[in-house]
Amino acid sequence: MRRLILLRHGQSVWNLENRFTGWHDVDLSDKGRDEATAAGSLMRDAGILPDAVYTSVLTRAIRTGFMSLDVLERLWIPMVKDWRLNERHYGALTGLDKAETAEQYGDEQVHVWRRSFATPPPALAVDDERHPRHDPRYADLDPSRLPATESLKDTLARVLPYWRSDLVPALQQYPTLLIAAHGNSLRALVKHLEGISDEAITGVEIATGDPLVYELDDDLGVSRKYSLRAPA
Ligand SMILES: O=C(O)[C@@H](CO)OP(=O)(O)O
Repeated sequence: MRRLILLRHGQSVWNLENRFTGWHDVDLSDKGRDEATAAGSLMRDAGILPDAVYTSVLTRAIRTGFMSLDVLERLWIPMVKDWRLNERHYGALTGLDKAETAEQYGDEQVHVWRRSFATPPPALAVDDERHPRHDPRYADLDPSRLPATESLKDTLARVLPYWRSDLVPALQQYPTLLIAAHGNSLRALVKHLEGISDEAITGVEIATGDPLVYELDDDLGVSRKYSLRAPA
């Protein structure tokens, strides 16, 4: 049996401040750090010990993976960081207050931007300092691959090739694989793993700091799924 643990990072400072975050690199809040440590304790108590961790290139996910492994005394396992596990890019909404934006554009429009499958938020201009072309961590990437905004569908379109090219081989190598990532990059993975429809995925939420365990058969089909914070 293979095991995949999906872990959304603990609360970030911008989650706390209710701001659209996306690819902005904000760190964990104090509560988020506690959640990351608690996630490690949940894995330890369940006897579920990751053999490798894959994460994004954003501090809140990297630190969540690191802090949970620290509890497990497994800081020594391989850690792979890849931009394709980043949060969905929030485009021109990045940094805005979610409640103020809802006042300005209406709850319905903001809900479409946040949770519709295929409608992306307004895009960033290339010369906007928030555009990833200005961020040195993406300097080695072909600029045409860098998003100026993303819907969940766009996020899936970068997560899925990475699943096939890197995560599936990693699962074949490591019996228990931890993915420490983000609400929407994980929703994209969950959609694929569970075969959730474009409509139904709009209602799926992933809690911060709650390790979701997927037991996978040899063909990587899901045989069982459970949350470590609230086991069924
Ligand atoms: O701001 C974000 O990047 C995400 C996750 O925190 O928010 P949302 O709930 O709108 O997907």
